[in-house]
Amino acid sequence: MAERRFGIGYALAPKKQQSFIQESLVGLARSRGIDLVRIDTERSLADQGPFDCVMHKLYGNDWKRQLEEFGVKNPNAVIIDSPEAIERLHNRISMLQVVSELKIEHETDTFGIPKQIVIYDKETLFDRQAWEGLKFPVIAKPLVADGSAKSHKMALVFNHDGLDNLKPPIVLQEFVNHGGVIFKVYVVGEHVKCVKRKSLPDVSEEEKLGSLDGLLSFSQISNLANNERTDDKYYKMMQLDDTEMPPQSFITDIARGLRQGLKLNLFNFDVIRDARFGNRYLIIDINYFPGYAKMPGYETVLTDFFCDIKQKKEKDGAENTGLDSYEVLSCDDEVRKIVSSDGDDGGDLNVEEENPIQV
Ligand SMILES: O=P(O)(O)O[C@@H]1[C@@H](OP(=O)(O)O)[C@H](OP(=O)(O)O)[C@H](O)[C@H](OP(=O)(O)O)[C@H]1OP(=O)(O)O
Ligand SMILES: Nc1ncnc2c1ncn2[C@@H]1O[C@H](COP(=O)(O)OP(=O)(O)O)[C@@H](O)[C@H]1O
Ligand SMILES: [Mg+2]
Ligand SMILES: [Mg+2]
Repeated sequence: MAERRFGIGYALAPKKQQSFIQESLVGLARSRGIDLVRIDTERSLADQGPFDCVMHKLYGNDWKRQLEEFGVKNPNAVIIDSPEAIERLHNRISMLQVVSELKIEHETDTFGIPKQIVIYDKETLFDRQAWEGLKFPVIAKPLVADGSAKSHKMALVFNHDGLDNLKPPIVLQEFVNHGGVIFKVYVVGEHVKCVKRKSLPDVSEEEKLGSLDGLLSFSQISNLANNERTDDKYYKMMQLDDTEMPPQSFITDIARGLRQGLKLNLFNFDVIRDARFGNRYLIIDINYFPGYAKMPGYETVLTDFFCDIKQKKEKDGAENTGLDSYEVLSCDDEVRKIVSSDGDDGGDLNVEEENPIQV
């Protein structure tokens, strides 16, 4: 009997499609029984398919409605992930709330989020009371994190003079010196991978006092142009090679906790190590369906994940339990933990020793 294929429809913006849907991924998935099929976003989703699974990164009410309609028409299809769960990441306050709810103990290391306040209007921006407990320098981030260029525009603010240029609603977050290196933790279902990237450099005591403009604007610092990031000298200068990785088990526990709390399968989070302590980690950002193609071996990780879904669906089918309509792939189903084809249970953190950036 011919092997049953598993069809995954993907609905992505053109830029995302270009970076994510590479032949190396499509080919590997195909060799393992998974067909990746483009969803035509100009046509109704419900009229396309059949798909066993849909993965997506699109915004707006129309798309939400289309997913609902598709779910009703295809009750056995798996949708990765639910728009409601994704929306939680579109606000920089609700995004990090889940971190504060995590209960994870570790012998030597602790984690949390930086001190932050949300400012909705100019008046509150200059109200000293609202600032209680928060000290300069701070990073001003747009409250909304909806993937627009605007939502990535940030400013490092050194003193009160720098506040004039800010446009609420914003989040003001304590700037924490962290050695200029950020850890990006990619989560793909049960699979977790941590890599190092360039971040904002530390701010010295002199800079804190002497900044003339009071404000420094920037955007997507960890996502600089190719040539800047592939330059050997640049890495040496940034001491990325020398930077110690966070403990694997610690990061994996946080990743699992976030996956469960957020009810999401495809996301990454940015972590910095507080230079004041050395064993305190701060989560500063969580992104839905990030640039996985920059993760080394992304084809294998993603294909393993697709196979996890396929196997889970087949198992559920065999047990005749049925899948809930409009199902979000369960995040806490440890009993069903699937062993991937290379014998690795996929749950361990793969820490890259080398800086793995590849664009
Ligand atoms: O474009 P890429 O591949 O750099 O991916 C972006 C991510 O970069 P990263 O994987 O962390 O290096 C990026 O992460 P950062 O903002 O750099 O932390 C976002 O996830 C971005 O999505 P959005 O604009 O927030 O919707 C991601 O952009 P989209 O591709 O989803 O538009
Ligand atoms: N609290 C912070 N302390 C120090 N640096 C930070 C802090 N928050 C953000 N950064 C720096 O700013 C960059 C962008 O901030 P982030 O919240 O990740 O926004 P984006 O969603 O645009 O990636 C981070 O990658 C990091 O380099
Ligand atoms: Mg970020
Ligand atoms: Mg982000």
